[in-house]
Amino acid sequence: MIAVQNVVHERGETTALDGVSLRVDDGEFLALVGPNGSGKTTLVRHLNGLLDPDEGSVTVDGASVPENPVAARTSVGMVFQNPRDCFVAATVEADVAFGPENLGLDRAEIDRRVTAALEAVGMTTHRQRRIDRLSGGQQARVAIAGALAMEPAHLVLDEPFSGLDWPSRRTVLERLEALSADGTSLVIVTHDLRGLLERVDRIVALASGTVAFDGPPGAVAPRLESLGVRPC
Ligand SMILES: Nc1ncnc2c1ncn2[C@@H]1O[C@H](COP(=O)(O)OP(=O)(O)OP(=O)(O)O)[C@@H](O)[C@H]1O
Repeated sequence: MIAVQNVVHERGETTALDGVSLRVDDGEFLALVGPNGSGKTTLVRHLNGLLDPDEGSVTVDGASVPENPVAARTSVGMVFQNPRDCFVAATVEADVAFGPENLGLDRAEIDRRVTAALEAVGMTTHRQRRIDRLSGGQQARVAIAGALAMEPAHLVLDEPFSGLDWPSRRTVLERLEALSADGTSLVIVTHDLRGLLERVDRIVALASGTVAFDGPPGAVAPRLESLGVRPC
C-alpha cells in the first residue's frame, strides 16, 4: 500500500503540494488528473523518493520513503514523462533487460520478462533495434516495457500515453488492467481519460496542489470539465 499523508512541498515560490493525502491499496488502479501545474508530477515523484516532502509523510508498504529511498525505487516502478532522458542502453532489448539484470535474475527469467514486456507494448518486432532510430511513440513504448519488466509491486506512469497510437494504447491498458487484477497497484497521471474511465477503480483530481476530487469514475464524469479534464 502507498500512503501519502498531509504532504506539503514548496517548489521555488510555489506551494506545489499543499497538504495532500492519498492512499493507494494493493491492486488498486488509480488515475491522477488535474490541470497543468496542479502538482501531479510533484506528487508522484514523492512515491519513490525522487522528492522529499517539506511536511507530512509518504510510506510504501509501511516503510517511510524518504528514509528508505532504495527500497522504494525497487517496489515502486516509474515511467517518466520524457522517456528519452531515461534510456540506459543502445538497443531495445538491452534497455528493457537492464532493470531485471540489476535485480540479479538468471538469464531465462530476464528473457521471459523482456519478451512479455515487449509483447505488452507491441514492440516484439523491434527487439533488436537501436533506440535512437525509433519514433517518439515507439520510444515511449520501450520506456513502459522497461518498467513492466521490473514487475514492481506498485507502478506509476506519468503521462504514459503521449505519442502512443490507439492500438498500442489499448494493448498497454489491457496489460495494466491484468497487472492490477494480479495485485499491482497502479497510478496513471494523465490528461486523457479515454479508455481509462471504464478500467480504473478511482480518479483523483488535483487543483492548485490540493485534492479536489477523490472517488469512483462514475462520480467524476459530470465534474470533469470543472476539474480541468477533457470530458470523454
Ligand atoms: N523544478 C521546479 N522548480 C520550481 N517550480 C517547479 C518545478 N517543477 C514544478 N514546479 C512548479 O510546481 C507546480 C506543480 O508542477 P507539476 O509539474 O507537479 O504539475 P503537473 O500537474 O504535473 O503539471 P503538467 O500537467 O503540466 O505536467 C507548478 O506551479 C510548477 O510551476
